[in-house]
Order: sequence, then C-alpha cells, then structure tokens
Amino acid sequence: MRAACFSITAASLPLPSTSSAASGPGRRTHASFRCSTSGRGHRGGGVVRALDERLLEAAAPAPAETEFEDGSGIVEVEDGGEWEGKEDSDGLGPSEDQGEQDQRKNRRRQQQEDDAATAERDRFKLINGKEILQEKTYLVGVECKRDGGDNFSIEESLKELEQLADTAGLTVAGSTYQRLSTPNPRTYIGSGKVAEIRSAIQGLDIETVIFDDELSAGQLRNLEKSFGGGVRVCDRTALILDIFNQRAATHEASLQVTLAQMEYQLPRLTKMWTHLERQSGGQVKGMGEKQIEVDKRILRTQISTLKKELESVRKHRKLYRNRRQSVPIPVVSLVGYTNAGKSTLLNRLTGADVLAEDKLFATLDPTTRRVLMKNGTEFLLTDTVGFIQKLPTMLVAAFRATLEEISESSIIVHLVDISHPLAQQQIEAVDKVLKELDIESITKLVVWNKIDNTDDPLRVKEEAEKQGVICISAMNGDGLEEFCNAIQAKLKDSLVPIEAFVPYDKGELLNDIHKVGMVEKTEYMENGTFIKAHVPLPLARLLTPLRQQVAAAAAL
Ligand SMILES: Nc1nc2c(ncn2[C@@H]2O[C@H](COP(=O)(O)OP(=O)(O)OP(=O)(O)O)[C@@H](O)[C@H]2O)c(=O)[nH]1
Ligand SMILES: [Mg+2]
Repeated sequence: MRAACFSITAASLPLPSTSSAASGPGRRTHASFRCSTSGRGHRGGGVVRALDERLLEAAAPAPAETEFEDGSGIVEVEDGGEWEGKEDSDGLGPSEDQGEQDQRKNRRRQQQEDDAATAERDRFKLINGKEILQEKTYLVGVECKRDGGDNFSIEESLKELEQLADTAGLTVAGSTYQRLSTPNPRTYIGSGKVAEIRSAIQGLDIETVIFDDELSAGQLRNLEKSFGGGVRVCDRTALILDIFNQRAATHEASLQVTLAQMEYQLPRLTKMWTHLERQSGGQVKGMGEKQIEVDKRILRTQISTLKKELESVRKHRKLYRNRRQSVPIPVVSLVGYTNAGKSTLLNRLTGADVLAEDKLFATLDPTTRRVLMKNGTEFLLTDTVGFIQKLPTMLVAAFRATLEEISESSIIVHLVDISHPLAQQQIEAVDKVLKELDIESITKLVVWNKIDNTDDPLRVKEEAEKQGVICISAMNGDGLEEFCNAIQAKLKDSLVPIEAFVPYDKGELLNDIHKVGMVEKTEYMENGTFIKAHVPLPLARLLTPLRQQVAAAAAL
C-alpha cells in the first residue's frame, strides 16, 4: 500500500491509450507521481492514480512471477504446508525441536508482518475524504544571489514549504539549504549538497525530497538518479498542485487543478520513459522517445478537452452571475494570503459555513454571500482562493477565470494576517498577484485581521490608524462594525449621486434603490416618489429616464 499523495484527479477524461487496468491495493507499480520515475503505488479505493502512473503502468514489464506483494519472496503456506515433501531421516516428520523452532519462527514472522501492516496503516491520514500516506519528507531550498526581489529569506521560505508539506499530509523529517550564485543546471544544487542529502536520505529513511523552487525535467531526473533507492523528488509547484488537488471540492475546481497538473506534466513527460529503456538494457532504444510523443499527443488532447469542459462550466456560472446582477448589488471581494482569515470573516459576517481552518489553501472556490448592514443596505461578499509567494504560474492561469470575478467587484478588501511574522512580505506577494490580474483600478481597502493574536493589540491599532487601515478580529468580532462602516463609505465613493422621480407603478425600482444604494431623501408626491440617493452606476443608468424628468422639472 503506498502513496496516495501526489495523485491527480482524473476529472472525467478517458485514460490514455497506454493505460492498463487499475492496480489493486498493495500492488507495487513502476511509476509514481508526476515528477518521479521511482516507484510507489497507490492505495485502491477513493484515491485516483497519478496520470503518469497510468501511462507507465501499461508499458512496464509484468513483475516476475516470484515477486510477492511485500517483495520478500516469501510464500505463504497453509498450516504445516512448508513441510510437505520434507521428511526427516526417520520418515516420521520433523523432530519436535525443529517443529517448535519453526513454529516460533513463523509466529515471529507473522508478528513482524502484522506490526509492519499496522505501522503502514497508521501512516494514512484522511484529508478531505482522501487517504493520504504521510511520507517521510526532506526539504531543500536554494537562495540565489539573483533572487534579489524576493522578500522571503530562504529560512522563511522553507518554513512555509514545511507548512505546505504538512497541509499535504507529509511528515517533514529534515531540511537543508544552499546559497548559490546560480543554480546548477544539472542538479539545481551543487554536488556536495547532493551527497549530503543522500546521506540524510539513508539516515532518516526519507521517501520524498521536495525542492522549494520549480525544477526542470532534467534536474528532477538527475536528482532522482543521484539519490537512488526509489526516492522521489518533487518541487514546490508539484506540492501546491497536489494540495489543490486534495482540496478541490467542486467540479470546476477539479477541472482547473487537473488542467494545471497536466500542463505542469507535459514538459516533464520525457523522464517517464527513460526508465523503461534502462530496464530493457537499452534494447528498446528509441521506443521511449516514440512513446513520449504518443503520450504528449494524448496529454495535449486531454488538455484541450479539459479546456472545453471548463469553458462550458464557466459559461454556466457567468449566466448565473448575470442573473444575480439583475439587481446590481455591489460586490466586495476578499483577497489575501492563504490563511489570512478570509473565510472566517465571510462566515462571521454572513453566517455562511465555508471551511475555515489553520491549513493553507482551505478555500479554492469563490463563495458569495449577502451581507445586510445595520442601515438596511446590502452588499455581496465574495471569498476567494488565497495567494502564496512563488505561486505557480499555471495555477494563476488556471484560476484566472475564478479570480476574474474579482475584477467585477466594487471594492477589493485585502485581508492581512497582521499577527504573522511575515505579514509585510505576504502583503507584497498578494500585491504582486493582484498586479498580474490587472485590477488596480478597483477601490482597495486594506484590513488587518487577527488583531487578537498580536502581542500588543493597542499599539497595532494605533499604527493602523496612522496608515488608515481597519483592524479586526474575524474570530471574536472585534472591529467588524468599523469594517462595515468603512465598506459603506468606500461604496458610497463608488456610487453615483442621483435625483429621480419614480412613478408609483414602478415601485420595485424604489426597492432596488433602497437595497443597493444610499438614500438621502424621499418625498411622496401625487403621482410618484421623488428620491435623492447614491446608487451603483448600472442602476443609475437604468434610472436615466426618471432622472431626466427631475432635471426637466428643475429647469422650468
Ligand atoms: N486568532 C485568530 N485566528 C483567526 C482569525 N481569523 C481567522 N483565524 C484563524 O486562521 C485560520 C485560517 O482561517 P481561514 O478563514 O481558513 O483563512 P483563509 O484566508 O480563508 O485561508 P485560505 O482559504 O487557505 O486562503 C483558521 O484557523 C482561523 O480560525 C482571527 O481574527 N484571530
Ligand atoms: Mg478560505
């Protein structure tokens, strides 16, 4: 039974033509996850096998007949079966001493097998209904001189990588880093470091080595070869993709993550077939290359099928959004670094039930809920996927459509975990992604969260006041009224002042104005209502004929 982590959600795609029947629980396979050629199979049941595993399994030679599930070569025998045909010299069967010895041996062996099975079972953790093997992991980082612009030190970045590994259900047994002027094109790190990690792998019984930066296909292959012993090597991007895969709860999120995983995998397919050539002693030279082409074609076809499927899901969501916008309630989007408390705030303000937990990337899908303010006006609050430094570009691209909802909002609330030691660096990482999304023209409100978790909340509040920032605790509700007032004030800035005469037979328009706008004055007259208010631009446009009537009357 082996690694359930680093699996890929198959979406609803057909398997590549090279795939074979699914492997049963416990079977050793010749492939593992997307960036590895070394072997760990997957536990059967809820977990879907890795895409490359499916590809490789078909082509891998069948295991030799003498190989058994535990690789021990031991044949299970029925009671006394081992003795069949082996008689003592006196022909009466094994001597009593010998029999006792063997029974003891069998019991010991059985005990060892049971212990191993229990230990293996205990290593599985249930995350979002998926069984994940808690592999022993070693983390490796590199600080390059040319990284100048990056605000996270190598130690901080590795600490975050550890949190990511923990979120993915892995057990971190150790870590190391190296400062280099430029990464080694072959192995990313220097040869001395490779040797050091190899010793750590042996000493700590490491199964996976994770690098803090994206590695090329060649680097992955060379590192795996250098580490040997079936150790798998992966990078931060693969890890983040895997967390997204574990956490994708809706069809759209699954499709987006699968697409990102396939795009990540495409340039890395090369290495999957080289091991085949090795196994066959080079006799199938060229076969691997041919197969890579076949697989790349299969993968490209799947990518385009996925894109089409995603497009249709998005169209559906857009339709729903348009319907929602028929009453143009202003939308406020919550953005921020992962774990800042966005979902907690949404839940607190709206009584929603969005998963909020102390793990990275708890939320993948945007959730929108209505917030009713004390003065009776409303706005829609949207919770979005969190950001992280070194966010894989294919992930930003895959989630672009989801994030595009942000671009349709009236206000963007940038929520910051001010109690985090790297709050400033996290702010900058979020601003970097926001820049990529091209939404800088939208009004922004910076909000410091988790004020209750800071050493000196009073001092932090003073600093916030100086900077014109709102301080809240989404957890205990501190500062939420101030937060709503600030939203209201910002919304007012984004509203258009109008004066209109609404006839009594158009009463529903008055309702809309009250719901989404800010009414300053209403006067009930003989044929209708005169209203002075601030409303969102789309509603102001809708009211144009009624506004003209007022303007015309004033001109008389
Ligand atoms: N002390 C304290 N903890 C908070 C506060 N707000 C949120 N948290 C905790 O912070 C953790 C993360 O909260 P979430 O709401 O899941 O954070 P998020 O920004 O939605 O995270 P992602 O979905 O991963 O992007 C949870 O354990 C919350 O209980 C707060 O005001 N004070
Ligand atoms: Mg969340």
